[in-house]
Amino acid sequence: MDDAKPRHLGGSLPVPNVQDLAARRDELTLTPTLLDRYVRPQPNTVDLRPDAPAGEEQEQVPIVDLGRLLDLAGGGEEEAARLRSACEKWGFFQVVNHGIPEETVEEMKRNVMGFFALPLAEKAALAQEPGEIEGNCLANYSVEVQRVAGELLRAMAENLGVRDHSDMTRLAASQAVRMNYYPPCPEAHVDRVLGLSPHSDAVALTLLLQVCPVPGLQINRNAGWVPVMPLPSALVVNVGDVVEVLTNGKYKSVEHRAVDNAREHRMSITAFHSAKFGGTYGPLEEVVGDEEARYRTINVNEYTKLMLSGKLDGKNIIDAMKIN
Ligand SMILES: O=C(O)CCC(=O)C(=O)O
Ligand SMILES: [Fe+2]
Repeated sequence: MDDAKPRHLGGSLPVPNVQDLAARRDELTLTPTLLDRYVRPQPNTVDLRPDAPAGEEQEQVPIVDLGRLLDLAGGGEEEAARLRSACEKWGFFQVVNHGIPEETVEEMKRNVMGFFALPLAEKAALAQEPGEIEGNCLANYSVEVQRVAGELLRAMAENLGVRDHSDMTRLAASQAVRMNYYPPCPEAHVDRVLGLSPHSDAVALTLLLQVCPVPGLQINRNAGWVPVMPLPSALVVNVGDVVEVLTNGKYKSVEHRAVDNAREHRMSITAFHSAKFGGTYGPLEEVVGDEEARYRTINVNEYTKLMLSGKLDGKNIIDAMKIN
């Protein structure tokens, strides 16, 4: 199998550095052309759960305890049911007791905060050397997160009745890590600015660390937006488009977005997991069973091209994968 990364797959478009723009806003003339890219015509929906009966509390994203999930003798089954329900009904959950040493998480947070505090030129110089945030810190963190992704995919395989667990665990074979920085957004604009537009993740499984206690991540649910409250060392996990395809839509890849805060900046670290090049993505026979396959089967290289050629726009990739 040819699992080398093919060339000419595509990449990201260069855009102005938003952190720099925000820092220099007093000296810049914020012309409509400059703002147009960021300010939307409609205010961000603040109605978080339009269908909630009066007085009912906001629903919270489910929490899965990984230690318990892996403990077959003590509570594993109950936790597996929680995981199944989170994947089927939410597409999102927070994973706690994941076994990543606290010091690894805290060091990663410190380094990311330190990185974004650097002057623009120094950041640009560092960013050209992937994996080089303060020695082994990123390497330690990414290995641990990849392990957690693999363990969750194995538990999902078990839940789905997929006998060969590697049909699912191979979806954590490759990993890309991205650091997100959201500067504070002036009060006058904050209702019309999004840190990240609504999108679903085109990869298989995303594990995200909210670096700051400032909320910002919201998920689309029942036609409203539910905030994902930062828990100090939890990882936010979401089912990506690829898992939706493999499970023939049983597990949904849910749209989410990031809103800005008027006073505080916010940072997050996203680890995206996918299969290696060379294989295919398509609904798993054991999951499809007697139903019809609702998604196409495509090789990973073609899929990656599709992913990199689209912009962040709702669920455009998954729509392209659907069989009508
Ligand atoms: O920063 C966040 O909370 C969301 C990040 C995200 O959705 C992404 O990087 O795909
Ligand atoms: Fe995302």
